[in-house]
Amino acid sequence: MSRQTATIDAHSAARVIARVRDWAPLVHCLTNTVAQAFTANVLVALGAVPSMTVHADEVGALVETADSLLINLGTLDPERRAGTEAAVRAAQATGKPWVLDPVKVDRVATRRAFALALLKRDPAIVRGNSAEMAALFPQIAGAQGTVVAVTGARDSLSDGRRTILVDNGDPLLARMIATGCALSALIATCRAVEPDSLLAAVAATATWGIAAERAAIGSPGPGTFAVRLIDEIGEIDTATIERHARIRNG
Ligand SMILES: Nc1ncnc2c1ncn2[C@@H]1O[C@H](COP(=O)(O)OP(=O)(O)O)[C@@H](O)[C@H]1O
Ligand SMILES: Cc1ncsc1CCOP(=O)(O)O
Ligand SMILES: [Mg+2]
Repeated sequence: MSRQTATIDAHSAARVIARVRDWAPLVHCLTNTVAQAFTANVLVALGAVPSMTVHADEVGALVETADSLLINLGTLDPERRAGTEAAVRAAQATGKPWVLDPVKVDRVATRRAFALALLKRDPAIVRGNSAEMAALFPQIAGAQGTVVAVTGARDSLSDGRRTILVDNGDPLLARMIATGCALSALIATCRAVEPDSLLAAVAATATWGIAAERAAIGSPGPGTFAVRLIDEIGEIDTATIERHARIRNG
């Protein structure tokens, strides 16, 4: 069970991002082939140190020396399945927090079964869009200590006791690929420096949404937006987060 702070607001979210910049956490991302490079660039821009290896022979050592782990089920090939087993085993053995992104489990029955089995291994946070999270609902509802983050035009996050709504973002986020994958990696990054899983997830979600709002200004389309989004993540500071985060109790 994660430690819980009293307040989740723009100020506490901004403090989490400040800590990421100060600590430069090591975040291992076992993610899909589509999202890998974009995800790594977003994490570096914020100040984290990503590693992206998927092979089962190496991933355990990387997780053991990392501060947190992301498991993303997009492009779930045999190598990634084996890598996931090794990575989650290493995270559990060394007490490292890990985050699950159940990409497209609503579309592939075998992937859904794999995700349901992973949910029994105590992820700190699971984040997905509404269709993905609905496909996992029976198990998520009973998962003790796992924060559930459902994203879309509005984002809803809960630890079963507290529910938080985040209203930042821009529709351009839905017009390019891997914005959800990168957000899940940012959540893993924030969880590396913040033991309250709900606060970590809220801080990452609000920061991503604010960066998107700023990147969208003057962007002619999703291509320019994608590049500007990385720039905005690189520049975002605590004052900006405190001023622009729209975080409220649900
Ligand atoms: N219509 C929208 N308006 C604003 N933000 C959005 C919209 N749709 C998605 N987002 C944002 O895009 C990011 C990815 O969310 P989502 O599309 O739910 O995930 P995925 O890419 O995994 O399907 C989140 O930060 C979410 O808040
Ligand atoms: C298109 C696609 N296919 C397998 S993984 C992937 C990327 C999904 O990215 P996101 O869920 O962030 O849109
Ligand atoms: Mg996704």
